[in-house]
Amino acid sequence: MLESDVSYEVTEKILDDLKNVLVGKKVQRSEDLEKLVINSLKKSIEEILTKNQRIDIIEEIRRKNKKPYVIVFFGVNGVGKTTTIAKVAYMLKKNKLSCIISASDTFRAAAQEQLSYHASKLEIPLVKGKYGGDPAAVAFDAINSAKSRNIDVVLIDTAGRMHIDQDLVAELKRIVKIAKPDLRILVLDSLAGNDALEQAKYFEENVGYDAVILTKVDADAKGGIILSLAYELNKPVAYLGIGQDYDSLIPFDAEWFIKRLFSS
Ligand SMILES: Nc1nc2c(ncn2[C@@H]2O[C@H](COP(=O)(O)OP(=O)(O)OP(=O)(O)O)[C@@H](O)[C@H]2O)c(=O)[nH]1
Repeated sequence: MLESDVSYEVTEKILDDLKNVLVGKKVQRSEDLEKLVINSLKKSIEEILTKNQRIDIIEEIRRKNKKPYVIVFFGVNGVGKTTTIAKVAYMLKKNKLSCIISASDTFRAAAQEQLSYHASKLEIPLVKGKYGGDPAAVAFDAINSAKSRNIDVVLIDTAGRMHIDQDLVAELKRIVKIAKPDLRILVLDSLAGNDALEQAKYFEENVGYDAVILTKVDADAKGGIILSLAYELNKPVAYLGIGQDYDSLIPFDAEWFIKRLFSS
């Protein structure tokens, strides 16, 4: 488990559960013991994963019925925020919800170009900011534009923050204060291992978020971070990024995850 990036705390909890199941049990054959152990492990993991409510973005938008519904995405550099926003925009479009993207990453010039590329490919409007400009002002403009054009959802991209960068974190807080998002999504890279858990703790203490999207799960990571997020931070993983295409964003599914965790 530790090799699959499951944190020490979670591993300990799962082993405690296992001890409780095994103590005092008489088992006839070794296969029975193996089955007992695996079933106990699976049950503990399932309990951890189902503790938090699932978040389905489409359902949330329809349930809240507020126009525009505002979603802000943040995370450290290179975790896949921009790509994830394009995937979410695609998912919204497929579900007949219109959206506009706010390119509030005014820190990295290429980020605006990257979003322009996706926005034109997906035929979605984009509000750009000047390089070095005020990212909160860009978000504000995008929200106003959505209001005047009757657009359902605003997706706000933000500059990648090294979580130790206080200036960028203060700027992110300002974006959140001004945009008043309905949903705050932290994007984490599954390849970052336990570093991702540190990022998750830092963003929770400094900004706060409602759900996580975990990217690059198609690379070899087992995604043990999902358990740590659920157990230590009470945060649901809403979606997994499993590739670079627009349709490679899948809702998180506990059963799928357990199968993957036990697949080697
Ligand atoms: N294999 C794989 N690659 C991904 C996934 N999501 C994103 N990527 C890749 O990860 C790299 C970084 O993605 P970006 O979307 O640019 O990341 P970002 O967080 O916006 O980066 P910054 O703006 O620099 O903070 C790109 O090469 C993406 O194609 C995924 O789910 N699977």
